[in-house]
Amino acid sequence: MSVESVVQLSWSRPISAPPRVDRVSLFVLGKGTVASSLLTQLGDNKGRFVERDGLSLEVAGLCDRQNGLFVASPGGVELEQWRNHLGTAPVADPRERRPFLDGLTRLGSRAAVLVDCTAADGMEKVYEQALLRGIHVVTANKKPFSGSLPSFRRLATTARRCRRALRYETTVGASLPVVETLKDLVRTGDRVDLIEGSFSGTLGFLSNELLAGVPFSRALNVARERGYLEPRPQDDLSGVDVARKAVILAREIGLNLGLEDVALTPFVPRELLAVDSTDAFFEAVPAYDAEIARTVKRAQLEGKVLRYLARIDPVNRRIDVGPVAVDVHHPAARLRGAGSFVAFTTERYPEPLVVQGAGAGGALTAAGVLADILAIARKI
Ligand SMILES: NC(=O)C1=CN([C@@H]2O[C@H](COP(=O)(O)OP(=O)(O)OC[C@H]3O[C@@H](n4cnc5c(N)ncnc54)[C@H](O)[C@@H]3O)[C@@H](O)[C@H]2O)C=CC1
Ligand SMILES: N[C@@H](CC=O)C(=O)O
Repeated sequence: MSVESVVQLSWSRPISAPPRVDRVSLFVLGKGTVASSLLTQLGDNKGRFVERDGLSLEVAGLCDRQNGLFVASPGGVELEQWRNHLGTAPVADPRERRPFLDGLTRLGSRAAVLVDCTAADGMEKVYEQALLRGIHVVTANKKPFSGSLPSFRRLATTARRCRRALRYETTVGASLPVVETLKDLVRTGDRVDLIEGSFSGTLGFLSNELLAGVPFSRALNVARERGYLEPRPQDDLSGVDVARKAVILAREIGLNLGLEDVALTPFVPRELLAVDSTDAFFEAVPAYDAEIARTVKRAQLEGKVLRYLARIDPVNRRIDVGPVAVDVHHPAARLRGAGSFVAFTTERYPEPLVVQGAGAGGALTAAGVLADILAIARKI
C-alpha cells in the first residue's frame, strides 16, 4: 500500500464519531494537605482529561482516619461537596479496607487505582490486597518503601506478578521526577556511583529562613501553613523523613538497606525531639530558637551555609543524613525557598544528572500523584 493511500484512508474516517471515554475509578485515602489538593485538581481538570486523553477520572471511594464513603454510580463522589459527604459518611475502621477494594473491583471500570495520601503505618498490606484484586496503586506515603525490607520486596514482586502498577514518584522530592529518573538509569543498565542532595523541602526552607535571621519557631509555623511538614513534624526535624527518602533511593539501586542502617544526625537538638505530642512539640520549639540560630550563625561566620544533606554511597553501602556547613559554591548553597535537589553520579553521568526544584507542598505533591494516576490511566 502506498503512503498516499494510507493518508487517504485515515482522512476518509468519519470525523464525527464520538471519542471513546474510559472510566477510571479512584479510591483516595486521606483528606489532608495532599489529598485535598488532589481532589481539587481532579475537579478542576475534569474536562481536560476527557478532551485530551479520553479519560474520566472518578473518585468512587474516599476514606480518612475515621469515615469512609463509597459511591458506585457513574460520576462517583461529587467533588465540589466531598468534605460534606465524607464528614457525614459512616465510620470505617482504617485498618479494614477490604469492602472498599471489593467494591472498586466490581465497578467494571477500565482501571481502578488506590491512591494513598496518608502517612499511615502498615499500608503495604492494604496495597497487596489491592494489587491482588487487580487494582493499581499510587502513593505519596514513604513508609511502605522504607520500612521492612522483606515487605517492600514482596510488594514489588506482587505488583510485577499481578501486572499492576505501583507508583510512588512523590515519595522523594514531591513532584520532582526523581524516582522514575533513577529507575530509568537502573533499567537501562547505568551504574550508579553516588546519590546525594538536599531531599527535604521543609529543612531547605527552614535553613533559608534561619539564614535570613527569622527565628526558628516562626519559620516552622510558616512551613506548617504552607503544607511542607509531615503529619508528624518531628519526622522532618529528626531527619527521619530524609532518611526514608534515602532508603527508598538506595533500594532502587539494589542496596538491601533500611532505616536502621542510616547514619543520622537530627536537624534540631535531640531533647526537643523527645517531645511526643504534636501540640506540645510546637509549644516547646521557641525555647530552642536561640540555640538553633547560634548554629546557623557559626557556619555563616566561617563563610559557609548550613544545609541538611543526604549521601548514598553504594560502593561502601553507606547512607549519611545530617546537617553540613557547605561552601557558598556548593549546589545546595544556591537553593531557595523549599528548593531540593538530587544529584546522580553514574557511569554515563560522571558530571552528575541533577533534578532540582521545590520539594514540598500540597499542590505540587498532588500534581505528582495525579501525574502517576494519569501515567497508569493512559496505558489502559
Ligand atoms: N506535604 C508534602 O509536601 C508532601 C507529602 N508527602 C506525603 O504525603 C502524605 C500525606 O501528607 P499530607 O497530606 O501533607 O499530610 P496530612 O497530615 O495533611 O494528611 C494526612 C491524612 O491522612 C489521614 N489518615 C491517616 N491515617 C489514615 C488511615 N489509616 N486511613 C485513611 N486516612 C488516614 C489523616 O486523616 C489526614 O487526612 C504523607 O505520607 C507525606 O509524607 C509526600 C511528598 C510531599
Ligand atoms: N515534609 C517533606 C514533604 C515531602 O516529602 C519535605 O519537606 O520534604
